Amino acid sequence: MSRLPDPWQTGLAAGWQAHDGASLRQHRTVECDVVIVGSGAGGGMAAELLAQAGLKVLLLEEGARHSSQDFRLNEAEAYPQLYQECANRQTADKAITILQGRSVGGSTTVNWASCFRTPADTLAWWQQRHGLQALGEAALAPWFQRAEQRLHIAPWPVEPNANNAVLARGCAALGWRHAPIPRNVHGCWSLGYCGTGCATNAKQSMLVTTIPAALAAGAELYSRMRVRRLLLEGEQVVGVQADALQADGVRASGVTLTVRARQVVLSAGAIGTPAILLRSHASDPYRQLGQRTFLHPVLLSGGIFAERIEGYYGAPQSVYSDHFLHTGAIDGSLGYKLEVPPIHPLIMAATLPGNGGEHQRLMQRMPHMNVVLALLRDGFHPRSQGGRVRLRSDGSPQLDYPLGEVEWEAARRALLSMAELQFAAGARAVLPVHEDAGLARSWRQARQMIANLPMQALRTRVVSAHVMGGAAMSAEARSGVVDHLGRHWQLDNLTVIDGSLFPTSVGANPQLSVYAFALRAADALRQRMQAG
Ligand SMILES: Cc1cc2nc3c(=O)[nH]c(=O)nc-3n(C[C@H](O)[C@H](O)[C@H](O)COP(=O)(O)OP(=O)(O)OC[C@H]3O[C@@H](n4cnc5c(N)ncnc54)[C@H](O)[C@@H]3O)c2cc1C
Repeated sequence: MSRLPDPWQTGLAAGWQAHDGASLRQHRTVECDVVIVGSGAGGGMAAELLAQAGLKVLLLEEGARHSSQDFRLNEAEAYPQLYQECANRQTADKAITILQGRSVGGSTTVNWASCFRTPADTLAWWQQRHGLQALGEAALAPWFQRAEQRLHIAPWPVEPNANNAVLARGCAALGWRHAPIPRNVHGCWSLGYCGTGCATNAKQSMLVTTIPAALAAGAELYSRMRVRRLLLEGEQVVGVQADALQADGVRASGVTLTVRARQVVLSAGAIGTPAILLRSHASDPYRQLGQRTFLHPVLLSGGIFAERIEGYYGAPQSVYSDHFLHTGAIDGSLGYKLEVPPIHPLIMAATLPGNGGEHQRLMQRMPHMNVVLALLRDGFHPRSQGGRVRLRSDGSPQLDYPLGEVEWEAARRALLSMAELQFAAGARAVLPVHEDAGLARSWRQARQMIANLPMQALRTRVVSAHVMGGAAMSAEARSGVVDHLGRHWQLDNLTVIDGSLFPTSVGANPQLSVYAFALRAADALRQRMQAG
């Protein structure tokens, strides 16, 4: 156990109202002004703003409450404790592995601290193609500023680790644009284990910022409390019904919590929020719910270097390149953003291709391995429609995301760019993360190999940590689920405040977009409630 101060210990001792669903023994009914479902980027921001406005706020979170004293830089503990489906959530065809958080703080507890405002051309697209006129750059700037100040978002002043330095070196050698990544950290030790929960409380996740502030302002939190459905009286939402979970954090205990509230905020994340609406049989006359769920599908490329890279240490992401992000504007194809991921043994073992001795030899080279990733900018092409959230027979959500020609074409270009970059940065060999790929010893060899790789589901490895859409904002009821302030088009008293709002992918790591849109929507809700 860490000996560093844990703000949760102090807060709980001071009387924060934080209940564990697993210890609830009897059905309970409670009342509040606002119930917020989900405690990630959207829910955390909304909770602080609304609680500090004097409203009685209740925050319900499916995952358990873990804090810095529990975070031991250990993948085997962190994935079951802090991630949806033990970090093994997958699309229906199992072709895309999806990382999403599932604990107090949601995905912000485990994310890698990269922060970008919503790109200007994404906002312009939403204005022009989706009619969302209110979402101009100037109108949103104050909300971004407010989020940046609250979460200490600033350019990272430290030299990149060797993994990020490869990206900077390769871009510089090829004349590709690149820049440092701003991060939401305060006193970061550069341990490199953001994905297992920040042991030093430096990452400004919701776990150590807005949720403590909301509790200090009188909000109440229930963890291990899974919301099953909305309580509806006609088209009025009057609360939610939740199932307390057992100590395993998965199975319902049989005890329920009924919350009656003046307003309900859904912040259960893309996939989670559409699932609650689907389970509630919420009005969806234009069949928009769960549709157009985007992932920034990610392609990966391994580079073997003579020197040690040790991508498990240091700020995981500190350099990016948008050199290929905007190809869509030029030729209609999907663009991609280049970054690197942190490299930890469990996740690498599950991601690298091959098996047996071949896989073992690759893993032995991990200290010398750099990994580059390309995030495809999905949703900006008529044939890039994203995926659809459905319910399994037990009511749990599943995302069906078929990868088509337009994604595969971009995937091949991305694998080529990454291999070219790695060789330009001095790689001895490059391995496109694909079941049929081998180690290429030169850029020429890599180019030939990648040109011939079959671009197919389950052969090309595709992952994602950015889930967006599924309850999209729209200018009119027939083309979305909510308006530009997150208000549900058909149901009264219901606001969506999370990543499921976005009508396309963001085209940049989404957390700062979620924060800014959450502040904007929560503030509008506050004004409506205070006006009576
Ligand atoms: C490993 C990883 C790394 C990432 N790195 C970055 C990064 O560096 N930069 C960046 O910008 N973005 C990053 N992201 C993405 C970013 O964290 C998310 O886009 C953002 O947190 C989404 O906010 P949200 O509010 O939509 O959902 P989340 O933050 O995921 O929160 C949703 C919460 O709702 C809870 N929930 C779901 N269903 C229910 C239910 N039925 N009842 C009660 N609670 C429920 C979930 O358990 C979860 O805690 C990363 C994500 C991951 C997983």
